[in-house]
This record gives sequence, structure tokens and C-alpha cells, in this order.
Amino acid sequence: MKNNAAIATDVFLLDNPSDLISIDKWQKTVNLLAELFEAPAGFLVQFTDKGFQVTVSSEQESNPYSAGVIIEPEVNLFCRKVVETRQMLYVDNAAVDPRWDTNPEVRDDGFRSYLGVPVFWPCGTAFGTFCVMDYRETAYKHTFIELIAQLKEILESDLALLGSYAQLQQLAITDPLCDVNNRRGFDILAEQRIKLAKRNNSLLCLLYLDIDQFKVVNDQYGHGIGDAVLKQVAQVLTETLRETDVVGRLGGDEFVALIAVEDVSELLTVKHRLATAFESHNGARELPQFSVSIGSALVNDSVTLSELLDIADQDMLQQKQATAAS
Ligand SMILES: Nc1nc2c(ncn2[C@@H]2O[C@H](COP(=O)(O)OP(=O)(O)OP(=O)(O)O)[C@@H](O)[C@H]2O)c(=O)[nH]1
Repeated sequence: MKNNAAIATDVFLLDNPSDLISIDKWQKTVNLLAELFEAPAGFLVQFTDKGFQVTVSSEQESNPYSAGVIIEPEVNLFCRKVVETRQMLYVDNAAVDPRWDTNPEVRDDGFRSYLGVPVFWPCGTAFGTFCVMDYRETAYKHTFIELIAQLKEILESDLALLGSYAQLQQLAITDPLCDVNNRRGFDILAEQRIKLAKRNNSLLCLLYLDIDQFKVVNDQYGHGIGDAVLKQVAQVLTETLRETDVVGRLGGDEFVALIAVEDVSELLTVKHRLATAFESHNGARELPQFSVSIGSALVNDSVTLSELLDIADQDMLQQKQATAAS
């Protein structure tokens, strides 16, 4: 697990509304676009692997598509061309261009003209298109074509705001040194996962890990090497566990992982796999030797996350004492 997916670019905005986006403002922008172009239909369209969804549609009787309509991704739409090429598309008369014969907007709705520009998420992924369509052939002036590019910047600046906010949210739940969930992030995700597991009757287990004698590593080799050991532990956890397992650093040298298991024997296998991974990393990297004590606790119907953490912590301490005594 890595905390780098900041913004859900693969989810339709209408299914995942945000207070940061004023659909009302976007509606005015799309209405203005259609009005300026004297066009019977203007749209903001979003593309995901589920298809093309009209996010905002100009409010006119002449417009056959309303917000929320989804068209399959493989349909020969003008917007598809814009998303594929990431470039503006101006078709002044689709009736004379056989490439658009199978386009339902031309074939079934009778549209002739299309002008659309790509709209991008701040990360550079195509959000979709901002476009106008007309039932007549058109001859838009160059200044009009510049205008649509200007108007779409209003939409992109809102998407950028969404991106910055998502990034901030991500930062608030990520441990900056180890790039795994911090305590807050872990709590949020673990609570969700536990609720889901109880509903689905699936088995979850909490692992609690603590580096043995970590203070000595810091004292002997310095904090920089200590930090590298902490990063190493996080890396072993994320590489060894499944992507769907929730990994976190609670603070200091304490890490946790909430993992899905089939049964108790799988839990033992996972612990063994982790121990082996720590050992092999010890041999391979130019870092001081270190060991990690691992405690565990199984999720059941009545236990809370904080009780679970206590139980797994106690189990970890017992493991540590047993190792120290041996
Ligand atoms: N390098 C580094 N050290 C840290 C960080 N956070 C906490 N520490 C150190 O982690 C050490 C944790 O020490 P203890 O809690 O005594 O645990 P320990 O030395 O591992 O002893 P046992 O848990 O009993 O095995 C302390 O020396 C902290 O200063 C960090 O971000 N980087």
C-alpha cells in the first residue's frame, strides 16, 4: 500500500460530489458557452472507463442530453476523439465526413457541428470535454475557438482545487517518513475495514510490530540510520502484505497492519513470511542488523479497534520478552 492516490479520477464526479465544486457555477459556464455560440447544446462531459457522462448540460429545450446520461466508452462520439487525442476538435459539418456516420449524435440526433476542448485533471489525466454542438453547419471564428479554451480554464481551476484538497487530505493521514498511514489514517481505514469484515463475516487480524532495541540503533548509528531502518520496516510490510491490507505507523518504532486471512493457520504463515522478509532484508542492505517483535489479535464481533490494538500490543510484548529471555 502506498499513499499516493490523491484524487479519484476514475469515479464520476456526479457520483462523488464535493463541496469544493459549485455545479451551479459550472451550469452557468455551460449555459454561457451555449449562448455565446448560439448553439442548441453545450456540455461538460466526464470520461471514465465506464463511459462518457454528461456532468453539466446547457439548460435548453433543444438539448437532447441531460446531466447524468452515460454513453458507453466504445461509441464513436466526438468527445471520445477529443479524449483520445487530448486535442481540440472542430467538425463544422459532420454530414460530409464519413468518419462520423456511426456517431449516434449525428446519425440519430441530427447534429452537424461539434467544437470541443479537452478538460484535464490537475495530474494531467483527461477529465473529459467541454463542448458545443449544433444541428446546423457552423463556421466559428478563431476568436470563438479561443473563447472556449478560456472558459474551460474556469472548470480546470476548480478541478485543481479539488486536487490540492485531496492532496492535503492525503498528507494529513500519511506518515511522511515511511509513506504509510499515520495513526489517524490507520484508524480511519481500519474502522472501515472492520465494519465491512463483520458484515461479510470475513476474518481479519491485527498485527502489531515493534523493532527490538531500536533505541540502541539510534544511539549507535545515529538518527539517519534509525530513520532508514524505520523506512525499511515499512517497505517490508508493504511489499510482503497484500495491497488491500492496511499498513500504518503508530509512531516511534511501532507499526501495525490489518490483514485479511482465511483462518488462523494463514495468520501463522503471514507472520512467518514477514519474519523471513525482515531477515533477508537484514542480510541484503547496508543497515545494522535488527529484529522485529510481532504480536497479533483476531477481530471478532464485539471487539473495538482500540481493544484490538491493546490485545495485539500485549501479545507483541510477550513475544519480545520471550525473545529477550531466550
Ligand atoms: N530515528 C528515529 N528514531 C525514532 C523516531 N521516532 C522515535 N524514535 C526513537 O525510537 C526509540 C524507541 O525506543 P523504545 O520505545 O525505548 O523502544 P526500543 O529501544 O525499541 O526498546 P524495546 O521496544 O523494548 O525493544 C526511541 O529512542 C526514540 O527516540 C524516528 O522518527 N526516527
